[in-house]
Amino acid sequence: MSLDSVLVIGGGAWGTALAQAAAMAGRTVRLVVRDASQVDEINTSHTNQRYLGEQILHQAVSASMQATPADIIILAVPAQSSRAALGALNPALLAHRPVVLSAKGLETGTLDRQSEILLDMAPDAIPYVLSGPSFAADVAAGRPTAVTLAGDDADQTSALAAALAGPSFRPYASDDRIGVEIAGALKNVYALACGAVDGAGLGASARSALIARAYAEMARMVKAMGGSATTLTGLAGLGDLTLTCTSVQSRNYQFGMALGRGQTVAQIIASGAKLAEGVATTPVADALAKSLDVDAPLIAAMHAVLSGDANIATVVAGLMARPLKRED
Ligand SMILES: NC(=O)C1=CN([C@@H]2O[C@H](COP(=O)(O)OP(=O)(O)OC[C@H]3O[C@@H](n4cnc5c(N)ncnc54)[C@H](OP(=O)(O)O)[C@@H]3O)[C@@H](O)[C@H]2O)C=CC1
Ligand SMILES: O=C(CO)COP(=O)(O)O
Repeated sequence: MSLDSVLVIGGGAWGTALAQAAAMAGRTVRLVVRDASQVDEINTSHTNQRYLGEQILHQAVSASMQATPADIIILAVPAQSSRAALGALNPALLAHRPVVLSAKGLETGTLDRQSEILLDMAPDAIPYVLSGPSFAADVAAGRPTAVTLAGDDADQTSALAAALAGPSFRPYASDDRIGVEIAGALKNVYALACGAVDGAGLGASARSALIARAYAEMARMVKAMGGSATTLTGLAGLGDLTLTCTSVQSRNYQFGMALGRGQTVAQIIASGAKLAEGVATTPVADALAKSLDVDAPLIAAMHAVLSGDANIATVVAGLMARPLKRED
């Protein structure tokens, strides 16, 4: 199967960065955006100022408002918009095509992972999940980045990874779609929590304890959902967890910091906060944990803070007062 052309759905920070990475890998890329002036800007100035500032985009990236046939489809809209974005596409574009899912989140209401949404909307599509420590600005600027690309067929996944790999973008192939998706979604919940710990001034020791216990919790969730805990030792797990839990560049971490400083969710959103996927994913993750009978006190605590049922001090006191146990 030819893997020359790429269609990226979603001209935000991540869609544009992935378009840039694919172009640097030698692919011809069409970026589908919703705004005519954004089409003009990308095609004439080769920038996407709103999402990537002054970053110059590769000549092989062009934009349009219409989706056109391509060998590889990359979906790069927020997790809660994936179903609508897929629904707006001609199903023939997706049938028997590799569709790379790059959103990191679980769907409100259905509790679906991104690949479950895809298979619901386009049962003939071939799902792949891309995740890992990768800020859009870094990828677009050509700074070295490594990610995980998970798919069901090992040979086809390796071929797709090779088609997307460039001098500064290195996808590692995996066969654990579930583990990669859960890791990508949950790290945003923990990034909110780490931001909150830092915003509340609880100290670097608390934040590191949180990251370590988050890793253990994430492993329980991945295993309960049928993924492999080993996946978490890699880029999509440890790599992205540490990146987003320790970097002010992360929008989820920033949102958490504002919570830790005492702002409410409504106040943070009203102040113009950027997309923080963990806010929508946290209640979904809590519901999933409860339905699977997984012990997930950190997700539950974050849910309580986001819903306004508890403040940071109360949930931290509750976590510290849990019965002592052996480390697992
Ligand atoms: N930014 C990053 O560093 C990374 C982001 N991700 C993930 O990528 C996903 C997208 O994030 P990101 O690009 O940063 O978000 P942004 O907020 O930067 O951009 C979102 C984009 O999605 C578009 N969009 C929203 N709804 C729809 C829809 N229904 N149909 C078509 N397009 C739509 C928006 O269009 P419009 O501009 O017209 O509103 C916008 O272009 C998230 O799940 C995030 O976790 C993953 C790794 C890195
Ligand atoms: O997923 C990301 C980096 O890997 C981006 O994180 P934020 O969405 O928190 O900015």
